[in-house]
Amino acid sequence: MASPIDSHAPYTLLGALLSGGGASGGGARAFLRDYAQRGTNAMLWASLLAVTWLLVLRLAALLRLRALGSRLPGPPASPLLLSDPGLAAVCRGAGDITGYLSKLHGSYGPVVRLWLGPSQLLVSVKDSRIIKELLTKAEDKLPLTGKTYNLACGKLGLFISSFEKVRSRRESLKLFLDEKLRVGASGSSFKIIQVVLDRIDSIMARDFLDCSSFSQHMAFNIVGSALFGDAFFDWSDASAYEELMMTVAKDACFWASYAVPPFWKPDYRRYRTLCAQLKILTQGIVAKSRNENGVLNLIEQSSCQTSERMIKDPSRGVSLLDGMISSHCLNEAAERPLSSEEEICGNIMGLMLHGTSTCANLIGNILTRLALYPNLQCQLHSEIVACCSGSSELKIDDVLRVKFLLATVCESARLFPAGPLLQRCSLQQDVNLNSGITIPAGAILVVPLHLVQMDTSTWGNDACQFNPNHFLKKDINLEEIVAPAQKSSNGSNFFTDVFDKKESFLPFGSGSRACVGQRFAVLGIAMLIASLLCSYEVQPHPALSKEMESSVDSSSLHHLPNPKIILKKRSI
Ligand code: HEM
Repeated sequence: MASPIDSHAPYTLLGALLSGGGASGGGARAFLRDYAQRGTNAMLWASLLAVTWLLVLRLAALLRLRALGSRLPGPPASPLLLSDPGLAAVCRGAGDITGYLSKLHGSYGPVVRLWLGPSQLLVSVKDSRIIKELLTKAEDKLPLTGKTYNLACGKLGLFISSFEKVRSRRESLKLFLDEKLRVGASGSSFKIIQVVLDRIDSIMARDFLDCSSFSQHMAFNIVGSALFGDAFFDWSDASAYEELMMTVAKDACFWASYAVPPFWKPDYRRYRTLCAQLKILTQGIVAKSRNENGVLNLIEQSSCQTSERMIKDPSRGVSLLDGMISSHCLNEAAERPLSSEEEICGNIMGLMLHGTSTCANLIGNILTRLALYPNLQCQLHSEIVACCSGSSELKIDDVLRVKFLLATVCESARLFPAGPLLQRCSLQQDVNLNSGITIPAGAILVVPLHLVQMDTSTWGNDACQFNPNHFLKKDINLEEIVAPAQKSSNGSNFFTDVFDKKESFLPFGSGSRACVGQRFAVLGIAMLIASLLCSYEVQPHPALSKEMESSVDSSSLHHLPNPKIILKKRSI
């Protein structure tokens, strides 16, 4: 007869333990085996159900994407629902995506959808009013963008995909850059030029400069000196850092595009080593900047009050670290802990990468124009001298008075944005536009900048021509572009606006993820060009000037061979 224990034994662990050893020892072992088997089965079933559930969700999302996407105007998808055959051909031939999108917008209107694959939808928007709404409502960046920065810089609180995760860091940085411009730029611009020229002298041929390397040096120094303060100027690793950073930037997107990091590839492992070296160098300049700006103790105390005083009294050696930490304290001390060292370092690397490459592009465009058009240079020089006469060094207010210079910077940015497409997405929510259009969550949203910024209906028949007067006509508020938070010292409004073209001027993006460095970049670069023109004349290398004149038009400048320029000292 079965004992009371035996009757409980099956399938309960307690029963098995109570049954003990002896005659029932074999039974207990069998029970444990059985128990383990059942447990494993249960786990396998649970995993299977979870995977099935995830697949069902994924399939539902896919069907939803296809259903909503198909309602948008665009060319028919290929029969196998694979990528758009036209776009695939353009990409294979490394063709002109802007040209292809232009044709599609001509046929389908201001909003066009394209299938990049069964689960990848691209939506291109050309109408400036829809763009403004879209860039405000679609708050996230593409996951690939975030992945690219993560790969190159490690952990970051800027440039990553989710808006929620970058929001507070954006605010901190904005506060810091505004403060930096108010106090720092005037003093440092001459110094930047001197440092750059000294460095260039030592590494390049004496008689001419390579325009893009020169622009890169300038950009690197503007951004570096803003982030690290004076400690940056005598940093012995600066040249190595610049070179390494540009190498890392060049391949970041390629390696980030792998779904699984290709550890088995030696080139990838080499790339990771370069990223690690860049990080070590960044830590070096961060430490140097802290020591020399005398903020180490203040940071270690993490005192919000002290940091707040510092940002209000920036003469006390402000660097990005102070700014980030102090404004971070101001904004969200109650909510979150301070940024980790790793994140501060990642943010700084991200800013150096982004700021240097974008500013270099813009400076290079301006210098090319100066070299090509002596009249432009003459007019700029005389306006700068007239507005700044009497003062030994330039101030932000002086530069704000040189309208033609600001217009030249903006016009260069309009014609040659840093990239052809502005990219966004909304990861979780559909984007419902006022016009009734719904763009499904997860779609890749792009704005083809050339089409918007060279649209003749907005910019006039000479939209493709370089003409700073585009920004001096009374239909664009230049002041809002360069100094939204700042009126001139006499309180006047330089650029009266009747109809604002700002919505069609997007080199710095717009809306929730707009460039935080817009004002800093425009004013910083204007200061730099003004300082340069005060002391030097920019001339094209004689051997190249003919070739360049014949090949330059606005739409082809990006394909120009890198022009060689000469800086000739002005006789005062
Ligand atoms: C000519 C120079 C520059 C250009 C053309 C430029 C362009 C851009 C563009 C197109 C975006 C994306 C905007 C969007 O999605 O709507 C962006 C974002 C950003 N830029 Fe710039 N930028 C420049 C310089 C700078 C500088 C000097 C800094 C700071 C030192 C900076 C900091 C940022 C930040 C923090 C973001 C946003 C990151 C985020 O939301 O995650 N930029 N920039």
